[in-house]
Amino acid sequence: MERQEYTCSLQQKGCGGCPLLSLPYEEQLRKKQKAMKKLMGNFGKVRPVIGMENPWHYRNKAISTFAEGPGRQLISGIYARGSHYVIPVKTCLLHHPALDGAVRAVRKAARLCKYKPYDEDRKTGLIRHVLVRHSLLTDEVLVVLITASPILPGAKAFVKKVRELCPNVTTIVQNINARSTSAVLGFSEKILYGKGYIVDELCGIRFRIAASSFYQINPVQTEILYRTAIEAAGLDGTRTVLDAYCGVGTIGLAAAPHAKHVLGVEKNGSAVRCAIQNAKDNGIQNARFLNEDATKAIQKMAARGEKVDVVFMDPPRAGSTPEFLDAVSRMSPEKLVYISCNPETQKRDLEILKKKGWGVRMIQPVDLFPHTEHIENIVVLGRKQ
Ligand SMILES: C[S@@+](CC[C@H](N)C(=O)[O-])C[C@H]1O[C@@H](n2cnc3c(N)ncnc32)[C@H](O)[C@@H]1O
Repeated sequence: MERQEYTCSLQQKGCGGCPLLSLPYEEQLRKKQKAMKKLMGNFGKVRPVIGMENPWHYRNKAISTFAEGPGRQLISGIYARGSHYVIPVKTCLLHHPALDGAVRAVRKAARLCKYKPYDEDRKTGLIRHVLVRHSLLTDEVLVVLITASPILPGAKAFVKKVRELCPNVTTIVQNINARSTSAVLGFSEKILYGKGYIVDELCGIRFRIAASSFYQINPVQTEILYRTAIEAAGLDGTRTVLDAYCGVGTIGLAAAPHAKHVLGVEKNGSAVRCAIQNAKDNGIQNARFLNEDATKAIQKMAARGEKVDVVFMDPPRAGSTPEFLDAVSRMSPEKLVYISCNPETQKRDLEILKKKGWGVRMIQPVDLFPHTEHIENIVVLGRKQ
């Protein structure tokens, strides 16, 4: 049920996280529908956006940045729009409450350990951000403490305190990011406690989620997204599937029970290792994963004359590449299911595909990001007769 509350004190302090918050949710959906029709209408009918039944506290991931507050006390929160000023955040209307509880525990433990916040301008201090991820399946939380240098004094006491204050934190990872960058995570990490990952479930398949692996932030709507995309692919157990830009294998593994064989391609090595493990954990034997750039991998497949029946592609916000789109067209699958979190770049890629003889069969937006301007979109393409 929708809650009759359209204001947030954080927004008044400069948080830019929910630009649509002042609109009732039904109106947000109408606005997104109109924008999608304007953007995609030339390709065909845009189906009604699939909205969320309860569009609050849907996020399974949060990032909180450390700073010095009044009285030089350690605080954490979100950067105000366009600045390095940190607005303290205690609770957020989008976060699952378990995330706010875990961040609160980390903040308290960090204060007790006398950790200094990293200062972006002066390049002093130790702790930069905390990233937390929650599993709806198990209620477990993964904590990732991002530090500017590898030495974390009193790490054992820190872990003990966080666990004491928030027992559903089942694993704690230290990620080291010494670079001058807006990217949150650095390249090296140490597990301070637990297994280094949590387990969640989507479409009946269990997934390991580690610190750096891509995992959709709205699990309720992601199930709807994947089920809609897989159903639209019309898999009947005899088709071979390519899952390009596969992350930890979510779409491919959810499709595997309906396919003859699945090949996932992903350039992030740790996500591929998770995907392989996810297949094993779920007893899925008809899926394999390749750690390679998607464009290079598909170009090689096309050059070898390999064929697949259905291609799922779910590239990052920048979209795919002309070379990928050319190679996928040469492979001539029956169906191409293009999932995107950035319909603008998706549209650019659809124009290319159209010139290569593809026709749009379905356009289905799914609202994965209530109260924001963002939307996820599924486009199903087939070869023109
Ligand atoms: C939008 S995510 C989709 C992941 C997955 N399909 C899901 O739903 O969880 C995009 C994925 O593409 C990967 N990626 C980015 N550029 C890539 C490239 N050039 N080749 C292969 N994978 C890439 C990212 O690491 C990320 O896992």
